[in-house]
Amino acid sequence: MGYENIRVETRGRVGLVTLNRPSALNALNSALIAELNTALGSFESDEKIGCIVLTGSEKAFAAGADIKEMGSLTYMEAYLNDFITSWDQVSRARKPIIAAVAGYALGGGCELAMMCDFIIAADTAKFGQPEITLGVMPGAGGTQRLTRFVGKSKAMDMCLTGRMMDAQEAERSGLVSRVVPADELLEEAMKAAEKIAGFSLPIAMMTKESVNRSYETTLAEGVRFERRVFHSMFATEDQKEGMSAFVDKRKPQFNNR
Ligand SMILES: CC(C)=CC(=O)SCCNC(=O)CCNC(=O)[C@H](O)C(C)(C)COP(=O)(O)OP(=O)(O)OC[C@H]1O[C@@H](n2cnc3c(N)ncnc32)[C@H](O)[C@@H]1OP(=O)(O)O
Repeated sequence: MGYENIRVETRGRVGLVTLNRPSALNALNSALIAELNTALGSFESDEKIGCIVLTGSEKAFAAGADIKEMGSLTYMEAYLNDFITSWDQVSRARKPIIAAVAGYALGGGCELAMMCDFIIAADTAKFGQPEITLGVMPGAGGTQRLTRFVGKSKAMDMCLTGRMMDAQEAERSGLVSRVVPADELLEEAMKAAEKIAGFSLPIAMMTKESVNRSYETTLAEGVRFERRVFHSMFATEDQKEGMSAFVDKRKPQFNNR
C-alpha cells in the first residue's frame, strides 16, 4: 500500500512507523489513522517483526485530532460512525509498541502515545489534553488513561486547564518511562525495541498482556491471571532455551515457539 500520511519501514526485527503530516504538525485525520491501522496490521502479521516503534517529527509527535476535519462533525455523524473508535487499534496490538515522542503530543496525540506500551520522550516533548480549550474533552481514552498514568489530581489539572506538561514533569509523573536528548530519541527507542525484539516474541506478548491486565482487574484476579500465564510459559521451547542458555553460559537462540 502507498502511504501518504505516514512512513513505514522495517529495520531488522523492528517495525517503524513515522507520522508524516508536517504541514499540520501530524494532526490525526481519518486518512492517517486508516494508514496507521493498515501498517500496524501488517507488522502484527509479519512474524519477523518483534516490536514496533511509533514516532513523529522533531516538532510534533502529533498535535491532536485534526480540528479542521472534526470541526463540522454533527452528533449523528459522530454517533453513527462511532467517531474515534478506529483509533483504538494501537491499544489492541498484541506486539509491543513504543512511542518515541518529541515536540507536541497534544489531545489525540497524547492519547495515541498513551495507547502504546511505553513512552520514551525527547527533552523537547510537551504533553497535554487541551480539548477543553476547543469546547470538548478528550475522546480517545485521555480522561481514563492519563488518570491511570499520573493520578487524579494531575489528570484533572491537565484536562481542566488544558496546560502542557514538559518532558521532565511527564517523567516525574510516570507518564513517560525515560527522557533522552532530542537528537538521540530515535536511536534510544530503536535500541529498546531491538532489545525487546531479540527476546522470545510469544513471551513478550504474554508479558504485555499480563501487565495490561493490571489495568482492568483486581490485584487478586490479576495475580491469578499472571500465575496461569506464567505456568503456560513452561510449555514453550523458548523457556527451555532461555534457561538452558543461562546454565550453559551462552546467548539464547529464541525461536518464538
Ligand atoms: C477532541 C479530540 C478527540 C482530540 C483532539 O485532539 S482535539 C485537538 C487537540 N489539540 C490542540 O488543540 C492543539 C492545536 N494546535 C495548537 O495549539 C498549535 O498548533 C501548537 C501549539 C501545537 C503549535 O503552535 P505553532 O504556532 O507552532 O504552529 P501552528 O501555526 O499553530 O500550526 C502549524 C499548522 O498546523 C496546523 N495544526 C496544528 N494543530 C492542528 C490540529 N490539531 N488540527 C489541525 N491542524 C492543526 C495549524 O492549523 C497550522 O496550519 P496552517 O498553517 O495551515 O494554519
